Amino acid sequence: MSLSVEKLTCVRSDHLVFEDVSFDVPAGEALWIRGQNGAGKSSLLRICATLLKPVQGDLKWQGKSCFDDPERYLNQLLYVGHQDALKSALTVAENLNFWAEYLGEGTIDHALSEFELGPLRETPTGFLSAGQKKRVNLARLLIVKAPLWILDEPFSSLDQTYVELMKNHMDRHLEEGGTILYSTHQPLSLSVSSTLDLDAMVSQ
Ligand SMILES: Nc1ncnc2c1ncn2[C@@H]1O[C@H](COP(=O)(O)OP(=O)(O)OP(=O)(O)O)[C@@H](O)[C@H]1O
Repeated sequence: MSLSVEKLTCVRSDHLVFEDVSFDVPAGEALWIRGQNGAGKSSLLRICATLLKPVQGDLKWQGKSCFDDPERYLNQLLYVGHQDALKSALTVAENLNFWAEYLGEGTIDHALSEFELGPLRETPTGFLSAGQKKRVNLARLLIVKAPLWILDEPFSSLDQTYVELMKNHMDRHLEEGGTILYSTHQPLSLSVSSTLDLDAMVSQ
């Protein structure tokens, strides 16, 4: 369950964001993508989720190009970005049930309980605070059970208790053989994590 990135180059609106970025993330390991504002962390994560095309380079899952068979690859990942994947008029339970039926397995009860969302289960997500919305978005990870987690600032809006809780879920995912790519401005240590510093690859 390994992800390999080979010589990726990203251009946005004629601006070279980074070039020749390569890395491997084996099963059971995480890669922390760090860098200053505008370094290209979100762009790199969006490329890895096939939401953005690189101008050059390849992305391989289990040794095969993700661009050759995108459907196979997309079944293996869940991307949690800055924007909510929630319908604001639907309740927390209705939103999570959608994900359970669309891509998940089993019920939503475990995810609700792990992210302490039980008391909010019948609340429309439009009424939630930023941190509560974030917890609903992250709870999808426990419902979909994809081996590859792509997380753009998973700790933003969370208070320290939930930062710890999320970190524990990430560590557990790695122990179970999962793979994680994540960005954060908050220094923290996962059990098995290496670092890619995009500042070294930014075009000034
Ligand atoms: N939709 C877009 N169209 C054009 N340029 C964009 C777009 N989104 C981002 N960019 C540019 O691409 C560069 C990298 O942006 P990106 O969001 O990937 O950085 P980042 O490292 O995630 O930043 P931050 O830490 O602020 O979240 C920036 O110069 C930004 O202005």
